[in-house]
Amino acid sequence: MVNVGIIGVGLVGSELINQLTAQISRRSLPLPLKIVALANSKVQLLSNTNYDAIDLDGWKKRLISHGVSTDLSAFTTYLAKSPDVAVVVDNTSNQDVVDFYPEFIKAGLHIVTPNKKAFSGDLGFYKKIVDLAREKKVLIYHESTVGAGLPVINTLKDLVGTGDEIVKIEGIFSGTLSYLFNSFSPTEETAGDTKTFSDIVRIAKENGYTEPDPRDDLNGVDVARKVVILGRLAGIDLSLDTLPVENMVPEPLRAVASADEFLTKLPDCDDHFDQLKKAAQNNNKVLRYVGAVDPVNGKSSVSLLSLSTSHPFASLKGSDNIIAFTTKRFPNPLIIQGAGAGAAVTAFGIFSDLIKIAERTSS
Ligand SMILES: NC(=O)C1=CN([C@@H]2O[C@H](COP(=O)(O)OP(=O)(O)OC[C@H]3O[C@@H](n4cnc5c(N)ncnc54)[C@H](OP(=O)(O)O)[C@@H]3O)[C@@H](O)[C@H]2O)C=CC1
Ligand SMILES: N[C@@H](CC=O)C(=O)O
Repeated sequence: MVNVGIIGVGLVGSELINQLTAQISRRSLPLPLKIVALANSKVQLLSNTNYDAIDLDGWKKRLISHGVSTDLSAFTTYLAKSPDVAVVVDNTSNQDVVDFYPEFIKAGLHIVTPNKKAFSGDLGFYKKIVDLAREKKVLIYHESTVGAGLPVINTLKDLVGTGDEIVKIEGIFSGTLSYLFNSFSPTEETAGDTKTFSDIVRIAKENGYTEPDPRDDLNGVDVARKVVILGRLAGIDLSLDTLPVENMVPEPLRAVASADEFLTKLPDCDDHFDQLKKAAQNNNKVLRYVGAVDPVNGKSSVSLLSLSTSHPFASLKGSDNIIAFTTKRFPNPLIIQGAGAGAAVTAFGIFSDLIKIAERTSS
């Protein structure tokens, strides 16, 4: 049995609970998992001292009516006393929760998360949690940090772990920006499609592709985090401070106070993006936002490129990501492609990490 504590029950966290509940009610889980703790930024709900599963019917109301103030120390202590294997799932994008990872690990709690911050932030912190996890024999799985549920991290770990040499990892790593440019700058003009850049950003947010604050997509930081995560797994000490990243947020909107204000003002910049699109079109090209991990030449980067319409990255659909691993064993790249954002596929990645932990800790 694996006892699960979930921190963050927003878009992705709620979908994870839905997927878990559905599999539990179908009795289709490969190994038993149960949710014994839930938290959002304000309140948390811990089950009893028998670690019975929280009744997930109407959990949102119960979290509010029976929850007590969120206290990550109490959350950790509760899970650490569990007689079974215990896992913390961090479904936030919050740095304070990340700062708590060393405490989770010291308490013997495994971690599953789609939150990119621990793996792309301060390099010393990243190395500290990796070393601590090894020492404490704690598993940290974060498949959904790159490509949502696509098997990107697992594939890279397998390539590196079996001694392959990474020559380059290149791709479209953002579901939001894939959707945005596939719609705004298509390979063939869609007759009658007159959506503006700002309209498409709004739809991407409504579809659940964007970060909680969509500026983190448009300024390139979300893709930069993914490039840093993959680079570190490939053995290079990338850092957000030194990676060249093309920020697409127009200068006048960089200082606005809130995400809402940013979205309200974005239509003012539609002409700017129209000009970029037309300049590409005049050369028979399309705009695509591309990330590259380049261990050989030391030229990792994140940039908006004009690509020929025959380029494999030009013909993606919807919110698809494409990740191409060029390695010594795969000189013709090993390619992973599919939906790279949205609650359903992200929760799938988290859920499958949970199942892997259940399998790897079952005796
Ligand atoms: N959307 C996607 O396609 C993908 C998302 N991700 C990642 O998934 C994560 C979650 O995204 P999403 O569900 O959209 O985010 P939401 O903003 O919808 O939800 C975040 C949740 O975290 C809670 N939270 C925030 N701070 C704290 C805190 N200090 N302590 C406890 N709980 C806290 C929030 O609580 P409250 O409601 O009280 O504020 C909320 O429940 C992010 O890291 C994102 O980058 C990764 C891959 C794909
Ligand atoms: N905002 C991100 C979500 C997944 O990481 C994206 O659009 O890819």
